[in-house]
Amino acid sequence: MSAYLSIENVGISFSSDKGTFRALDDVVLRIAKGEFVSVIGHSGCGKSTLLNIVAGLLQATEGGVLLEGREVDSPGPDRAVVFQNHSLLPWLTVYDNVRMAVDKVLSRTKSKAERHDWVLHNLSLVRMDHAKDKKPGEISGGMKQRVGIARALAMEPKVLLLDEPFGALDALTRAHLQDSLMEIHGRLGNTVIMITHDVDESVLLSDRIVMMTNGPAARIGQILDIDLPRPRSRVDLADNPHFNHLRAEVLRFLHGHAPAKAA
Ligand SMILES: Nc1ncnc2c1ncn2[C@@H]1O[C@H](COP(=O)(O)OP(=O)(O)OP(=O)(O)O)[C@@H](O)[C@H]1O
Repeated sequence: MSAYLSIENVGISFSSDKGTFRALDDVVLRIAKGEFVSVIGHSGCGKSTLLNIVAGLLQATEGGVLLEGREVDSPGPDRAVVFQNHSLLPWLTVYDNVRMAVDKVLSRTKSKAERHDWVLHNLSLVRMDHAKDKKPGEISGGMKQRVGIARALAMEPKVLLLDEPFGALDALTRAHLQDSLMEIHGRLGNTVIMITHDVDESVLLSDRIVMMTNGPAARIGQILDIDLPRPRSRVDLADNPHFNHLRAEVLRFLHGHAPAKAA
């Protein structure tokens, strides 16, 4: 069976006046439909670079990415990206931020009334329908991130690409959004690649954790299967020995690949 999303022997080098920097080398990853994959690794190892190649925002120097057998060579609505720093348009309301994306992607397949309902539905998925008329400047960071996720989900992407989506949030908001994302993934079965620095987050949410070696020329060092049954509860998992074993595996990998200066 061929993979839904294949990252095939991806390497990338950046050229500058100081020379060539080899960021990624021979990255191979095949992801099934509906799978939730996290990518973890030390700062600067190339996680965002990898996500940007899948998003079509960067071109691999070697190898490539296939989605349902078709090569990805530019950004497209089949791959929605949510960045750490929400990218809402400040002059539009919450509703209009989502509506704009929906109009762009779904105007051929949904009527005006259907698009309206669809925006409200997606805002309710992240529990933001009550704030639909607010501007980004009037809501908290966590709420903005929710709207960013609603906007991505509303585009019905084949793949959701999350680049440290909760990185800038306080611990409680973060936990809350992780639970929402887990519930949405459980309900909709999205295919997700999420970059994170948070070991607990990666174990809680993922089907597999991809652990990257340090750059230059970073590669996949190890892939860990997270075979914890779903639905998962953070409270129940807190003293689950298998959860703690998986968590320790990731910590061991990261410790074993500590950047030279920090070791
Ligand atoms: N356009 C570019 N030109 C030159 N070097 C780049 C470019 N983009 C990224 N790099 C380098 O490639 C490496 C990987 O960067 P990347 O942002 O992908 O790392 P990361 O793992 O996402 O880091 P972090 O966890 O800190 O966000 C870094 O050494 C970075 O300096």
